[in-house]
Amino acid sequence: MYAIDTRELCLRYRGKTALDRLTLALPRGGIHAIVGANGAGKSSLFRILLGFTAPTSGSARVLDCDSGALTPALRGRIGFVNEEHTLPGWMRIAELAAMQARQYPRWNAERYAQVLRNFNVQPGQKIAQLSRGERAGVNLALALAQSPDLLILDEPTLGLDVVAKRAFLEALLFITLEEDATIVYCSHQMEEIERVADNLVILERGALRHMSAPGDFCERVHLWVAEFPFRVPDLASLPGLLEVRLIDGLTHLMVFDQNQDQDFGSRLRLLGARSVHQSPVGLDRAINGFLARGHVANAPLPTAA
Ligand SMILES: Nc1ncnc2c1ncn2[C@@H]1O[C@H](COP(=O)(O)OP(=O)(O)OP(=O)(O)O)[C@@H](O)[C@H]1O
Repeated sequence: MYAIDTRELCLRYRGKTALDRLTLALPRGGIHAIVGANGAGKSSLFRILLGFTAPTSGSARVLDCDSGALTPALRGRIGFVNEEHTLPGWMRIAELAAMQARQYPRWNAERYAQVLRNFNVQPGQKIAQLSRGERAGVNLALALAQSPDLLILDEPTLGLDVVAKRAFLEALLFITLEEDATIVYCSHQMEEIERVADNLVILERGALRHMSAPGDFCERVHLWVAEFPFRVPDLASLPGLLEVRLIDGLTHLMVFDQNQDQDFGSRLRLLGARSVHQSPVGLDRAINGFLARGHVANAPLPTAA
């Protein structure tokens, strides 16, 4: 059984395509990171999965149920945290917990307290008195204590400072959830993705561009540094090219799937490079390079299924 299973999912808003035949199957368990440039369709996907929006066509199943037919019981098994962290300001933290405990049959009070220990908050404090980072922490504690089968975190650390971000991630990483609980984590912060993700999903213009373990993705992206003694030739037609930068007279080329042998280096030499060398790329640079490629007008995306 999949936590999330979409087939040919389309969402169009008055002529604008947010999701374009998205087929995405996320197995149960682990942390799946969804990344994509602004407008890639991440929030649209979550709106459909949570049953807030109906797809234009195609299907979306969540925990083996059509997302348009989620019962209150199933909804209770899905946790959702986004960047807004809206909570009733007049309520005290302890009152909020008591209210949630009545609503969620699998409420885990011990876990709620454990997550809150990462944040400097007192049970008697009113929500309105909390900082943004503390509210994010309370929101995370509420979602985790609900013992969700599926927890969707949509940019949960947006607008938080470094300290609050770290507290949030550590609270998430050090908590033990039920076996098979699935977390979907969406963020533009690549260093967060690097820390949390078991599985990396890249969306581009509403479609799936890549899915693999983050390390496997990284191994397919390489940086070639070439020295062209005369003019830098036209490099646009090189296979798998993601990004070209000129730094201190050297040409840095980030490429996808050109690491197997020295073919790419030979091509660079044929184009006039005096020296070439290759080095690995960190996950954040690799993802950013991959996403930037998709934004070159009309450029074909590298195939990376
Ligand atoms: N209510 C709406 N009406 C019209 N177009 C919309 C609406 N909501 C989203 N869109 C469009 O759908 C596309 C996908 O938007 P979505 O918010 O899902 O992207 P996203 O990946 O979550 O972006 P971000 O990273 O910026 O939050 C965008 O092109 C956006 O302009």
